[in-house]
Amino acid sequence: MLKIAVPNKGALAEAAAQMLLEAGYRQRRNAKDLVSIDPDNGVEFFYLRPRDIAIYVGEGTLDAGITGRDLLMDSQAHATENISLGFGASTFRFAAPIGTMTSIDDLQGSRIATSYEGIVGAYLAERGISADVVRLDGAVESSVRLGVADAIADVVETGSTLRQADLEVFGDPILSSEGVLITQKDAPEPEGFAVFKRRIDSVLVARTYVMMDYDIRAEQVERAVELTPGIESPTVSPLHREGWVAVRSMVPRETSQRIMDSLYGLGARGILVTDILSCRI
Ligand SMILES: Nc1ncnc2c1ncn2[C@@H]1O[C@H](COP(=O)(O)OP(=O)(O)OP(=O)(O)O)[C@@H](O)[C@H]1O
Ligand SMILES: O=P(O)(O)OC[C@H]1O[C@H](OP(=O)(O)OP(=O)(O)O)[C@H](O)[C@@H]1O
Ligand SMILES: [Mg+2]
Repeated sequence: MLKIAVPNKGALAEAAAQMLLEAGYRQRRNAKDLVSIDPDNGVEFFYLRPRDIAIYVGEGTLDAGITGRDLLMDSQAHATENISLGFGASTFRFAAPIGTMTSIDDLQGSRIATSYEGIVGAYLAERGISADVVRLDGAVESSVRLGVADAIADVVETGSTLRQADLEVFGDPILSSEGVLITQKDAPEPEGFAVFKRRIDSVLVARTYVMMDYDIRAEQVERAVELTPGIESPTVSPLHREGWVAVRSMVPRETSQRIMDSLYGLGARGILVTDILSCRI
């Protein structure tokens, strides 16, 4: 049975479970469950701390897992990113009290608090900056005010925690993170993983695209399908009304309203957009 690690709590847990549900997998009923088995699909899910997931996958005790790119990098585990999952986006940045630091050179000789020692250590070493890295478990933003650090390196999503602590970011972002599906590095693909990956890919496509249907005069169809080329090729069918055709095509959700405006301008009518529940491309 394919063994998959899923975040048990934290910022990635809910979105990961939702994605697995949409991919047709049974998920745990109780937030305290450690394991759940989906015998019909041949998958066993292990609910683990997201920080630990890369370790299990890197060791090969679990076949694949969902975690954050930052946590994967920090772990230095023998695991690799397979697909970006489009949720749990964040940046990882240095921050210091407002007006005190403007570039990473200001970190020379300072104390930097973080929960991500691996990332920060590697980043500083690459740039020849020597600083004391103070490892904290969380609420890192309070460390400067409380006197154990001069700067921090932490996950920033909205920036509201930094503002609360009178800190500001400086320097380039250390990295951009999001939820990722990981597998063991340099290892053969686990049995059954291809189907699992295809299902996750399908959820991403179903979320990114919508189905668009419209009617248009035959002489305008070439211009219309330039706006809606689809993934393979749009379906064009004859209509009972002479001189008109019906077109069906997948379009990116994000630009669908603009595409509808342009199609309407070309004379298309009966333009309908529907969600894609599931797919295999
Ligand atoms: N607002 C956020 N706060 C923390 N982590 C976030 C946020 N948005 C996305 N993430 C991502 O979630 C992962 C961290 O999850 P994790 O469960 O370890 O921390 P958490 O959500 O802070 O939970 P906890 O504080 O309970 O440990 C990282 O990959 C991080 O980039
Ligand atoms: O930019 P923001 O939207 O404010 O989000 C980022 C903050 O949220 C997380 O903390 P969390 O609430 O998980 O607490 P923790 O530090 O104890 O993990 C993270 O560690 C940052 O502190
Ligand atoms: Mg946290």
